[in-house]
Amino acid sequence: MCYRFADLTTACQDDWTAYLQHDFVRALGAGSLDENAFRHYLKQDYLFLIHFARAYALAAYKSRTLADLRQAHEGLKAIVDIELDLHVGFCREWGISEDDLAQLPEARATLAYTRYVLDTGNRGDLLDLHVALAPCLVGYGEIANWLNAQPFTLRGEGNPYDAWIAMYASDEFQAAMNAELEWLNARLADVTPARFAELSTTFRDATRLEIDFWQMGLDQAD
Ligand SMILES: Cc1ncc(C[n+]2csc(CCO)c2C)c(N)n1
Repeated sequence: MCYRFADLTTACQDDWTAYLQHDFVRALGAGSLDENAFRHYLKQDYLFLIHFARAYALAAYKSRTLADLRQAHEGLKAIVDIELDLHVGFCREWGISEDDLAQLPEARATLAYTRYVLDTGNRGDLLDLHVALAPCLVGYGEIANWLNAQPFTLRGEGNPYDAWIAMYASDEFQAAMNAELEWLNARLADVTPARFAELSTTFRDATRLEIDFWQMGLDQAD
């Protein structure tokens, strides 16, 4: 058996679809999302990104080849030097100051998801960690593509969330997503059925934690 990334999504199809097509995502596409729900999401996403950077550092530690070490290093640099700055700027445009960000209490959904990813990487190897990160990396790219194909999606100035869609639909982000898919497909090709079952559980858990993250945004839950 030669597994591929698509086998991971097929193994938890209902959860994967519930994540990609969540009400939060639909409302983003339609431009109808409650602005305070979006602000709450942005704030928690700042904390999420910091832990995500730690996960890249863990990926560096778990790397056994120079190529993997370089890939983790590039990911860590991108998130620390570029994406977090972009996120802080984005938050500022939505009226959230750096002071607000520095003092945020962490919501339970953020805590659960980020620590799950870090624990999975700690317990397992680099593939376990990448699979735990895949719903985040691949999911957001697929969400942007799905939104672009929906008739209810409003693109351009009429949608206050257009910049968010544009970011994940961008060629640059789609290329990063495709590089990750290639990496995963190469590693999944030679795993045993028992190992695949283990990885599917991780993928499903992380996907369900992404669903909880959207729901946390909608409910403005702490
Ligand atoms: C809850 C949550 N899940 C996924 C992403 C998307 N994301 C975060 S870091 C990263 C990779 C580096 O570009 C990607 C795709 C998010 N922002 N928030």
